Amino acid sequence: MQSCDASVLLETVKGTIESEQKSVRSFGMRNFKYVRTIKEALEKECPSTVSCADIVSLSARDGIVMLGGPRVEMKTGRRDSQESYFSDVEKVIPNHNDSISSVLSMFQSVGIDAEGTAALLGAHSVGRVHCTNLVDRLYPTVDPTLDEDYAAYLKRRCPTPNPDPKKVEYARNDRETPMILDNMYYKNILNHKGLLGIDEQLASDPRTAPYVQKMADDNDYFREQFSRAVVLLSENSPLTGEEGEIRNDCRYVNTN
Ligand code: HEM
Ligand SMILES: [Ca+2]
Repeated sequence: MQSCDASVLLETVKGTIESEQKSVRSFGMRNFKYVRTIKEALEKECPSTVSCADIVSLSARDGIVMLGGPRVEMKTGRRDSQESYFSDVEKVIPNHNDSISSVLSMFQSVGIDAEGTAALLGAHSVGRVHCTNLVDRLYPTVDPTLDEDYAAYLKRRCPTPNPDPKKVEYARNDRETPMILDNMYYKNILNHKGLLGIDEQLASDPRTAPYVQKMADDNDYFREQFSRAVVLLSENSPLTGEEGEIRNDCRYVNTN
């Protein structure tokens, strides 16, 4: 299966590339302009050497540190795809209302076990979810697994059942420490204050609940497991050696 190869950065080119960014699963991804800034600086310093896939991976590494998460040691040397995999995105990227079973098997297929999957979802300790991804837990009736006060808060954030996906209407993943990548997520979901169905299921499913409890109790254990799983994710079947290419511009495959 294709993986960390920067295919998501490719823009639509009539007849050859249908951008993965146009998939509904890419909803919420933004600020690709920073990849461009980084790539331009690298090309000036050291042309045709650092792949867009390595830029994405190392940006994730540095983003984790900037949010107070662990420092994850990552390899480099990934190369860039020469195609987009638009139709695979919906097959392999979990949807907001997928079941825990399907999410566990998707991660299993790239070598990440239940413990690693539980740790990766701790990323929902930062950031936000747009109302369009939340309303099916609030309307027409409130998901009974949601904490009552929390549901009332979410309804205030998302007052209508049919929000305009383009509107900036959202709720924070973690109201306690919204900008810190910590184990607060696990404390929240144990209190039934997870935003997505998958967050609630992670806390209640017997295959993942023991890890959730342990991560809620022990931030160091969470950080160790999160690091381990991010490495697995970042090393999942990359293009190496002569495979793929080093793109000149992350938005387009090379023309020569
Ligand atoms: C396992 C299944 C997962 C599902 C179904 C899922 C789903 C979602 C959804 C629907 C959003 C909200 C997007 C929006 O409305 O703007 C979101 C946000 C987010 N997810 Fe996940 N996610 C999953 C796993 C992960 C993993 C493994 C990571 C990272 C290791 C991650 C990191 C994030 C972050 C950081 C945000 C906040 C983004 C922002 O603030 O714009 N998620 N996720
Ligand atoms: Ca947090």
